[in-house]
Amino acid sequence: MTPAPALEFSHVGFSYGTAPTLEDVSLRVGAGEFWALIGPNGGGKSTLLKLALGLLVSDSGEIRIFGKPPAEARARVGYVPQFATFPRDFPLAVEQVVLQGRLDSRNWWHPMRKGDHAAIRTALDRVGVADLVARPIGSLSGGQLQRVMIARALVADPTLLLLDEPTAHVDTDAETSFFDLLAGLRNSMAIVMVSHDVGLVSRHVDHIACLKRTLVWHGAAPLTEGILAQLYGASARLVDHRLTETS
Ligand SMILES: Nc1ncnc2c1ncn2[C@@H]1O[C@H](COP(=O)(O)OP(=O)(O)OP(=O)(O)O)[C@@H](O)[C@H]1O
Repeated sequence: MTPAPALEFSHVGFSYGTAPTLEDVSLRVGAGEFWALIGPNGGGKSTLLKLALGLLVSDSGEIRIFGKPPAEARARVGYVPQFATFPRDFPLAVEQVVLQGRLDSRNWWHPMRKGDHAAIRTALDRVGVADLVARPIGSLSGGQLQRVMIARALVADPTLLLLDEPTAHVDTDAETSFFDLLAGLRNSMAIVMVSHDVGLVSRHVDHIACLKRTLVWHGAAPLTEGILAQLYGASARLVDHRLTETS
């Protein structure tokens, strides 16, 4: 029997109010595939991830994660949110932040249980920052924090990893090692990553989906400038590895 896709949207529609945010979105992400989800601000990328996580419920169409509705598949999905930041004096250590990925119904301040320490250590090891385990979360650099947030998503052993703009606040070197990290993970899970850096993701992912309320295009990377113009308007072009607007 063919295995169920990691993520499948079939003719999905969603609206926060009266105007549609997503319309007739159909997408199929196979197990072990690495996808980037790109599109203009407000195009619906974060909304699509929230639907996949079961945090929002679609108005029409069907969403399946490994063949199940999102609410039933939650344990198989790891999520790295957009813009994770902590004040310098935030009173949690890295270990406690990663623990949140295992809590589900347990609250933030629940004491560690058997197996938690080992699982946290393994997740931090996978992303190369095991030495940070006892550090206050607010003392980390942007790149270190990004890895810790991925460890938090990995600690429950997901088979689908969703990331919302994970490279927004890191420098070019950190971006490169970040993609090396994801390349190492993709043997064991499907990855869908929201990004605004079209050139960068084009070089690293194997599929791209372009979202602007509906799916304007999806297919194998890299993207052509014609598709970019359709997505962002005629003024969009690729320069170096960044998408820029020309005036
Ligand atoms: N909770 C909400 N209530 C009402 N409208 C919302 C809500 N969240 C998002 N929207 C609207 O839905 C649309 C899609 O937003 P979404 O955050 O999914 O876009 P995005 O593609 O992730 O944008 P960006 O690239 O700017 O992060 C936008 O018009 C946004 O203002």
